[in-house]
Amino acid sequence: MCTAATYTAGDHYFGRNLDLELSYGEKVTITPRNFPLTFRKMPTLEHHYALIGMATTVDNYPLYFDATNEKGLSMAGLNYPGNADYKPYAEGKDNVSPFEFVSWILGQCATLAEAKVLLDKINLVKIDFSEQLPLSPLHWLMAETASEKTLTIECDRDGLHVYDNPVGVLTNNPQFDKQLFNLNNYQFLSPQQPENKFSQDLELDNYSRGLGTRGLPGGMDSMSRFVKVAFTKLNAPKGETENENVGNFFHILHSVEQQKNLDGVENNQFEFTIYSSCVNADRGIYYYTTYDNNQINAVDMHKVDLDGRELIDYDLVNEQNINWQN
Ligand SMILES: C[C@H](CCC(=O)NCCS(=O)(=O)O)[C@H]1CC[C@H]2[C@@H]3CC[C@@H]4C[C@H](O)CC[C@]4(C)[C@H]3C[C@H](O)[C@]12C
Repeated sequence: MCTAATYTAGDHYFGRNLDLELSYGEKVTITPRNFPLTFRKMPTLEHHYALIGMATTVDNYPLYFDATNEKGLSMAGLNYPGNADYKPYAEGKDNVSPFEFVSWILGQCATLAEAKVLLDKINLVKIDFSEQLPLSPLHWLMAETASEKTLTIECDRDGLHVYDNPVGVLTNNPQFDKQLFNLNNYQFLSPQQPENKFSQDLELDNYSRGLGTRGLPGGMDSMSRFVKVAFTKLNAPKGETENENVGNFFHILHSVEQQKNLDGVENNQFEFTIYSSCVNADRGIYYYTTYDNNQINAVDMHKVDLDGRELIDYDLVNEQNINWQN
């Protein structure tokens, strides 16, 4: 499972938790403007916007889990098993495989409006990267820096759905419209102490702080995480400085962090939050924490030559770095 979110406080921030039981050897990866981005059924993009994000690189091809381009358009792919349904090749459409999707859009679009033009023509074609790396069932969150708007993109059995996402969060199943509908059930949540609407015939006491949040879901499951991260994000403070806002953003994502041993999957394994990312999409800085390293690490795309032709990647810093004070 995974969680992605956006947050605006002066600048625009975008990020995700990657929750899984294994690592794909992912690295923070910069694709400069002149690295040829190839596609199975579409022409190569010889020149394109530069990208920064988390990717596994196989045969010199960056497979992005989440990324942001130099114009601040961002995308994250999240698991969507049982619903994602990719299509056969379709004549007259832009046939893009899901593993190429992030690079295809972010390589060419600066805004959601531009992305929508490409999405109108797209066919998410079922072509595996390789036998070892078949397609995974994903859906996507997309955000821009021109506004606080976000989109959710899901390719179901009945076709492609592009939803306006008024919450700016995404988790996993079920379909996005159902996740959004489910928020109707949580109107009672409040950052303030409750008033007694139970009965006027009864005196009730606010015996603890935080009673307005009683009933906020805390499960690892994707519907619980959707509600929790939406509530946390929509009530998040907005700070004055970059450090404050990056901190605020990680607090939002870490509210739905999966601790080890709580979410069992097959073969006696457990899913956990491998990394959490936070991109300042206006400035092209990719911040991240990992399960084993709570310190915030950062890679700035503008500190490398974005006109280059070769991928540039950074190993994740996974060691806990404790700041000893004596
Ligand atoms: C698994 C992850 C989602 C986290 C999650 O939700 N885990 C729940 C597992 S469970 O459902 O609970 O069991 C997703 C998120 C992004 C994905 C990569 C995207 C690029 C590339 C696309 C290719 O087509 C296949 C290989 C590829 C490297 C992908 C591998 C994997 O699919 C990634 C890491």
